[in-house]
Amino acid sequence: MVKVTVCGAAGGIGQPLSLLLKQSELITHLSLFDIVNTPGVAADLSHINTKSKVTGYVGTAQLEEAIKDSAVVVIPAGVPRKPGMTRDDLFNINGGIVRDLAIAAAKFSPKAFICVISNPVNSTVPIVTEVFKQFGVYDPRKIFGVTTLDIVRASTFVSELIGAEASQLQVPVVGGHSGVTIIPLLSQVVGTSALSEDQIAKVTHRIQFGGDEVVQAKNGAGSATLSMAFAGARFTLNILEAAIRGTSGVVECTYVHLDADKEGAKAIKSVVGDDIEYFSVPVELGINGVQKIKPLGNLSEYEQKLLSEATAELKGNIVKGASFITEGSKF
Ligand SMILES: NC(=O)c1ccc[n+]([C@@H]2O[C@H](COP(=O)([O-])OP(=O)(O)OC[C@H]3O[C@@H](n4cnc5c(N)ncnc54)[C@H](O)[C@@H]3O)[C@@H](O)[C@H]2O)c1
Ligand SMILES: O=C(O)C[C@H](O)C(=O)O
Repeated sequence: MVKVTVCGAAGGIGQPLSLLLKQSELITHLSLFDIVNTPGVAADLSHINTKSKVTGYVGTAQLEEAIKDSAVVVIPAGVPRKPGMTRDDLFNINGGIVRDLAIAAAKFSPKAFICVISNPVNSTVPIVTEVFKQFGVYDPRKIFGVTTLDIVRASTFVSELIGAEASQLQVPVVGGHSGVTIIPLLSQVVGTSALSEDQIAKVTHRIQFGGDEVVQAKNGAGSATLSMAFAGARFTLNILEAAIRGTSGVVECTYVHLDADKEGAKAIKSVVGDDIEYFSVPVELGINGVQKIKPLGNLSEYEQKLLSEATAELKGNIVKGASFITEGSKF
């Protein structure tokens, strides 16, 4: 049985993400959890003639049944931004939501891969880590911040500039998932050497603040949902591809605790500093999640500057998330 649970499944991301996951032959049970509307979403999706059984659960009383024995728990639950807000402004409300879902996952699905979409990702991932530590079930190879949308955006925006096929263009994006903590490594992309410094700076800024573009265009009706569902499905299916089907060489940039591969992390820390605990890095996925953290590769002078601008904010976000648990509730 391969059960995938989506927490926040009735939401703007949750519904299209569940639709995309329903198309996968790798999933046998799609479990949809939310505090509202999941019976309807589940009934609707269950009529699609693909492999997985679909079940819907609504409200905290049904969370155990929803989440137990999952291979993957995907978390797009929580509140999205409105114009003028930062992702960090969502911390108080989303931090509590992610904490409670992490507690349920630690109790009822301690071996699951946890894919965190809820913002602020830089802080919500440390929240999940600290909850799993308190329950004695922590495995850093299995907890991921989903930063795939940054990579998807980078491929789209850069391909528009250099005339490449967007779906084929791999652009590594490392660091975190908010503004200046998002670091696209454009110097590693074939075809970008023809771009001027100004073009590089402008497209870098567009990738870093791509989320704001959508928030402003939606004008109070939320943030990216459809592109995030696409990115979240790609990431979830890549995890399953490596873990269930045993496909080797699946690489994604994702935000992880660097303890997930201490050996691989040495090369990362030599570039970003010893005191950074979490970073979005190129990860080779395997049957246990993170198999190998790959090096960042060569950084241009401009990318070094972006890195130094990112680290202070990222460290603050990490401490804020971790201490929400370590200095807050004990379970
Ligand atoms: N990682 C990324 O790249 C990325 C991209 C886009 C959005 N996001 C984040 O994803 C989150 C969700 O965005 P959205 O647009 O889908 O929001 P939304 O409001 O449309 O949907 C969120 C859903 O979560 C549900 N929910 C609230 N509390 C819950 C709980 N305790 N348990 C289960 N479900 C709960 C709500 O009922 C709702 O259905 C936001 O925090 C947003 O910032 C992250
Ligand atoms: O911008 C947001 O708040 C949502 C998401 O993190 C995004 O990058 O689109």
